[in-house]
Amino acid sequence: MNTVKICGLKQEAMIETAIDAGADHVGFVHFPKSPRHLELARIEELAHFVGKKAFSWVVLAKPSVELLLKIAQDLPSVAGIQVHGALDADMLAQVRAVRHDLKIMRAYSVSLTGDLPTQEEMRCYDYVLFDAKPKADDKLPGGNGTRFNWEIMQGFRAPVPWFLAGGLDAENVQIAISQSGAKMVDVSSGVEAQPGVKDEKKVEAFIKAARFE
Ligand SMILES: O=C(O)c1ccccc1NCC(=O)[C@H](O)[C@H](O)COP(=O)(O)O
Repeated sequence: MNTVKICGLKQEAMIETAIDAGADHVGFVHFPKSPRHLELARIEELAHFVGKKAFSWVVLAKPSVELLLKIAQDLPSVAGIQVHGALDADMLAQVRAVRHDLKIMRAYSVSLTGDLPTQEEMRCYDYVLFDAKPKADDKLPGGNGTRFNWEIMQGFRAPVPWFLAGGLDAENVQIAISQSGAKMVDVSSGVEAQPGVKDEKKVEAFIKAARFE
């Protein structure tokens, strides 16, 4: 069964819909310019609500070390941090020293094979995720509903689990899986009625389509 992550959730009812439909991972965005932004206290509340039923991620862009450490210290229900943008080894070591079990997922923006990281680089993280490069007028570093050429992932091997993301929806996710070879997929925009507002039927349809093998 493929693994599914639903990103940008904001309310308990929609989290329940996603988990009941089979979502394995859920993501909560902390990025003030995003229509999916949540304060950290609310993210802890939602991650606590999720409990062991799914894997809860906080999604950040270019975070400071202070923000990473605050999450590691104050959000015990969160299982991982997904970071869009570079992270240096020292930052990672500081976070892991505070909470060794907190998983770190690095999100890469890609369009060509040459954008894919080396095996050595990926080994620094617990998970990696591949999303499309934002367009010049996009206001967000991720979650823009833009897809990339999934064929660049053909034959790709990673030393850690990897998610395919970017512009996925219930209609295209099976094609994306077969063209990329992904076993783990992530969606946000493709299950929304409008930016920041998830649609129950789209969430259920996506999970059903993505899990089908
Ligand atoms: O969703 C946001 O608003 C966001 C803001 C800042 C950094 C990352 C953000 N989202 C990442 C994701 O939602 C997903 O991991 C993924 O890239 C899905 O994107 P899409 O299905 O194309 O919306």
